[in-house]
Amino acid sequence: MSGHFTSLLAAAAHEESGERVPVTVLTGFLGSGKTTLLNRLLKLPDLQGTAVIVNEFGTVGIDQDLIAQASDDTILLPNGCLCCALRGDLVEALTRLSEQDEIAGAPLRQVLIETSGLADPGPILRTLMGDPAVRPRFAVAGVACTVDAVLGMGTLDAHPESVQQVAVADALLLTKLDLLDGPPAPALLERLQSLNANATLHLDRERLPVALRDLMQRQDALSAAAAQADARAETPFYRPVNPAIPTDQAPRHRDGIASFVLVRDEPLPREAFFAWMDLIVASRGEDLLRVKGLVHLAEQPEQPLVIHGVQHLFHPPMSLPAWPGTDRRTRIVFITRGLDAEALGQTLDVLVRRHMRSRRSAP
Ligand SMILES: Nc1nc2c(ncn2[C@@H]2O[C@H](COP(=O)(O)OP(=O)(O)OP(=O)(O)O)[C@@H](O)[C@H]2O)c(=O)[nH]1
Repeated sequence: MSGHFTSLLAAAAHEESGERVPVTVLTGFLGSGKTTLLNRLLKLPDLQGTAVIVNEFGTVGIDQDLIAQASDDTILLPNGCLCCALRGDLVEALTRLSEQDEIAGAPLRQVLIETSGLADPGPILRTLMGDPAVRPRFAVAGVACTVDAVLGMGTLDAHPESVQQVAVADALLLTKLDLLDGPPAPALLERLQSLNANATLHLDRERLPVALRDLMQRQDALSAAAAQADARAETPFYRPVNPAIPTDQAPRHRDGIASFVLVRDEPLPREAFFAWMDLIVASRGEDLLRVKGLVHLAEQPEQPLVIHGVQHLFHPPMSLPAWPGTDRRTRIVFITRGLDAEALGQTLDVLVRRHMRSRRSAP
């Protein structure tokens, strides 16, 4: 066996198996209300042990001054956006945090990264999942994205970064609803749904900070990914995540981004599954905006494998000690650009059948 996915598994065996600190990424286009939300979040109770890393685009760090409760535990990364110029600094900041291991006297419990409004969060997620200094200590808890209820549609039209931000989010937090006379425009809600039907949409302004805190405090990022797959997949085979839309019309936006869940009833042979993952990561890694799910491997029927990846990079696959519920099917959520869901599933089936045949014909 070879390939990125397979080698990750080998690496995982050597990495610390200790608890990893959940990291939540707060993204959203310029001016969409990230800092405002962060300020409101920091007023909530039950955030001891939270480190906040703020990044902004520009030469002078202003956001830190705007964050009312900024302290030594807030690490500002000025001079450019986290996803490109400052990628090294993110690693440095996280390494420092992990060495420090406590925040104002409380053990380090969680990290929130507020990205620059211009950042594509993909590279940040890849750093979190792929950097050897970061990966053993931190795990992605989730991605929250603020969307301006007034300007959101125009922003999505004009700025591909904003499309990426929405596409990879677990939670979409609609801001500035108070500036509207009525409810948010159905066209905006449909666009968000078509870009990312997986994400939870939060429309209650009062509850946005709590929604963000809930995302940050999901106990285990990986089982949260699994739970999401769990909630979305109800039918055998695969289906688009929006059940109202027939399978052959999986939500596919003009941006080419689609999300769907691949479901398999039968346990998958490890070798065939890994070969399939290696194949799609190698051939279409660029287009895998996010992949997360639970896999029922034939060789370990009681311990589901959790997979969680962004483009070419995956968290080292981890096995849960037991199934989180009664549903033991393989369920994988894909958020992709231009990937054919059916072809993806068929490729897996071909590899499984080939594996079965070779097992039968083995002496
Ligand atoms: N009325 C209203 N104004 C808001 C809301 N959220 C943010 N704002 C305002 O929108 C402007 C931008 O908000 P910020 O929180 O700075 O946005 P940001 O996403 O952090 O912006 P960048 O750091 O530039 O990416 C500020 O003037 C806020 O006061 C909201 O829910 N309602």
